[in-house]
Parts: sequence; structure tokens; C-alpha cells
Amino acid sequence: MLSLRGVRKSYGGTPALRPVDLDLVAGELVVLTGPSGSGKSTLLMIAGGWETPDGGEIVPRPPLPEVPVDRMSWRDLGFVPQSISLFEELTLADNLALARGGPGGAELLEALELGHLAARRPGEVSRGEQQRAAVARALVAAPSLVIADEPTSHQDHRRARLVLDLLRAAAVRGAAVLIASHDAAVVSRADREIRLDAPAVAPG
Ligand SMILES: Nc1ncnc2c1ncn2[C@@H]1O[C@H](COP(=O)(O)OP(=O)(O)OP(=O)(O)O)[C@@H](O)[C@H]1O
Repeated sequence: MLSLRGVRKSYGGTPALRPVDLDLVAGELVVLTGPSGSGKSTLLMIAGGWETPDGGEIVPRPPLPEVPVDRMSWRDLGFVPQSISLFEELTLADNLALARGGPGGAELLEALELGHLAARRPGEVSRGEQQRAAVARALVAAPSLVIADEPTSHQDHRRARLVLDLLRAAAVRGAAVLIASHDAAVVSRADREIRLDAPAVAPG
């Protein structure tokens, strides 16, 4: 689905992500773990096209189109950034409609216990509800690839399970799913774990 080869990133000369190889395949739920600061978010931002690597290659494979990841639509790639990043001026329903390219997604909002909040804007719901709406937005167009950064970090146990059930369902229908998480519940439900070590701090 997507191959990353030797992808790396530094900020101001300080490594944020050591060169990483990663292959994502259809139907598999992969969890990315590692200590705080090891580069999980950096890797996900690069894989999702929200950040540019300093080096390495990102190769999309069918059913993804042969375009750079930052040009993919929500139908190809659903992304849940750590920052959540919903459009503040749109309701939750309209955030989903924008990703889907038309109305829909009511059943996803219901499944995430957000149905009664569909007409509210992100600023009018809790952080956990915003995060679940971001999960719904990532899944609403049934993308081939789903990337989610700590998608249960603001959830209670029960809601975390709802989120995980939907991410697992995406993998069952054939999506490749990559999740960064510290949550043992996420790790226990993954098909594969990829662990990042903290990069050595550059001398001087
Ligand atoms: N925009 C940035 N400018 C400078 N340094 C950054 C920037 N983004 C991340 N870093 C640094 O890069 C390293 C990796 O950060 P990243 O957020 O990818 O780690 P992480 O494994 O996701 O951490 P956490 O588990 O705490 O979310 C950290 O040392 C961080 O301080």
C-alpha cells in the first residue's frame, strides 16, 4: 500500500526521526510505539503528507494513486493528526461532508456517540468529542490508508474501544491502518508493532 524507505527528519540539526523503513499492507493494523520524542508523530506526519522528510522515499502502491501523499484525497488517505485539526467554522457533520465530498457519515457519528452533536462546531464540543469526530472524518470516505496519531488519547475506556473497533473494521474491509499509541489496549489489538527508539541527541 505504502512503502517508506530511509525516511528521516531533523529540526535545526537535531534528529527527530532516524532513518526508518516501513511497509504498510492492505488489511493490517500496525501500531507504532516508542518513548516520548522518538519521532512517532514526525513519522506519521511524513507518511500522511503533512510534513516533508529530509531524505528517503515514500512509495504509494495500488490501490493508492501514484501521486505524492500530500496530494491524496480523503478517499485515499484518512488522517487523524495529534492536533485533531477539524475546521473550526464547520459543524462536525460538515467536516465529514467536506472529507466525503458530500453529505453522509451519520452512522459513523452515531457509532462514536456523536450523533446528537453533529450540528455543533468543534469549539462547542469536548476535546474527546473533537478527537472522535476527527476519527469519523478520517474514515468517512472509506480510504485505502488510515493513519491515526494517538487516536484514543482523549478517550475513556469505553470510547477508546469504539474508536478501536472502527479502526479495526477499516482494516477488515481492506484498509492499511497505522496508529501511533502509548495505549496498551491499542497495542494488544494490533497485528504488528513497530517500535521507534529515541534518536541519539547530536553532540554539541
Ligand atoms: N516542529 C518541530 N520543531 C522542532 N523540533 C520538533 C518539532 N516537531 C518535533 N520536534 C522534536 O522531534 C522529536 C520527535 O518528536 P515527535 O513529536 O515526532 O515524537 P513522538 O514520539 O510523537 O512523541 P510523543 O510520544 O511525546 O507524542 C522530539 O524531540 C521533538 O521535540
